[in-house]
Amino acid sequence: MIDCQNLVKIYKTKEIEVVALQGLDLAVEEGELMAIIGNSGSGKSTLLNMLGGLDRPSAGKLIIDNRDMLKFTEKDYIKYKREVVGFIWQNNARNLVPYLTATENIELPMILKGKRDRGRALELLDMVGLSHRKKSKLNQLSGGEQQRVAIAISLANDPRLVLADEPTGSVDSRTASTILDIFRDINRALGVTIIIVTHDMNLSRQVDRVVAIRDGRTSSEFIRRRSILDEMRELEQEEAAQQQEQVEYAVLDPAGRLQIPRDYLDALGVSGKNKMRVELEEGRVVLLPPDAETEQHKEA
Ligand SMILES: Nc1ncnc2c1ncn2[C@@H]1O[C@H](COP(=O)(O)OP(=O)(O)OP(=O)(O)O)[C@@H](O)[C@H]1O
Repeated sequence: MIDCQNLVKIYKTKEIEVVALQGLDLAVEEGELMAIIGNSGSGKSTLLNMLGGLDRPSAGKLIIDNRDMLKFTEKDYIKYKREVVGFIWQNNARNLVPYLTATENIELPMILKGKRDRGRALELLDMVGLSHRKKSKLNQLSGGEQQRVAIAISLANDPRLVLADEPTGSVDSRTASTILDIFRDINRALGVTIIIVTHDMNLSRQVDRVVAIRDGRTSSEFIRRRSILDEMRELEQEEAAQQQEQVEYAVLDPAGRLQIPRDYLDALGVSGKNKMRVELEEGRVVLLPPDAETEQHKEA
C-alpha cells in the first residue's frame, strides 16, 4: 500500500531550513492497522501530511496505492484527497462543521465528491456506534463522540487509507480504548489500511504494528507484533480443541432413564424412534439403533 524510501522534507522559512524528515523509510501492507510513535518534533505530523497529500515531499520516493506522490500535479492531489485517503485530526474543530448534524457532516465529503448518500452516512454512523446521535450537532456531542463522528467522516468516500493524527489525544483513557476498538473493527470490516499517530504506548499495544520515528527517520527497531488475525486464528483453534476435550454427560433419572443429546440421536439416525438396542459390553453400555447388526448377530 505504501512504499516510502529515503523520504526528505525540508521546511524553508526566511532565516532557516528545518529538516523535518531526513531519509525516512516505511513500508505498509494493504489492510494493516499500525501506529507511529515518536517524541514531539520527531516528524510524525510531517510524515502524516505527506501520506495524506497535504504537503509535498522535498525528495525521496513515496508510492501510495501505486501512485507516485512526487510526480503529483495539484489536480492529482485534489483527486487523491477526495478518493484515496481519509483524515482524522486531533482537533475536532478541523474534523466537524459545528452547525451541521452528525449525519450531514458525514455527507459533506460525499457532496464534495458529487454524490450524497444518506443510507451510507447512516451505515457509517452505526459502525461507530452513534446511530442514536444522527441529528445531534457538535455542541451536543462529547469529545469521544465527536471523534467517532470524525472517524465516520473519514470513511465517507470509501478511502483505501485512513490517517489519524493523535485521535485520542484529548479524551480519557477509557474513551481512548473505545476509539481504538472502533478503528480495529473498521479495519477488519472494511479492510482499509489505518495509520494512527499516537504518543500513547498503551494504545499502540492494540494495533498490529508500531513504528517509531526518531529525528525524522524511522528508528531501526521496528516493534513487530503478532498480527491480530494470527491471534484470532489461535484463539479459534484453542476453542475448537477445548470443545473436543469436553466430556458429555447425559441425565440419568432414578428409574434408569437416560437423556441422550439430540445431535447424538441424529448422528445414529434414531431421532423420532421410540426404542434403542441396549447391550452391556465389558463394563460399558452400548446403545444402537433398534435394527443395527452387531458382530454377535453377524457371527450367528
Ligand atoms: N510548517 C513548518 N515550518 C517549519 N518547520 C516545521 C513546520 N512543520 C514542522 N516543522 C518542524 O519540523 C519538525 C518535525 O515536526 P512535526 O510536527 O512533524 O513533529 P511531530 O513529531 O508531529 O511533533 P508533535 O508530536 O509535537 O506534533 C519540527 O522540528 C518542527 O518544528
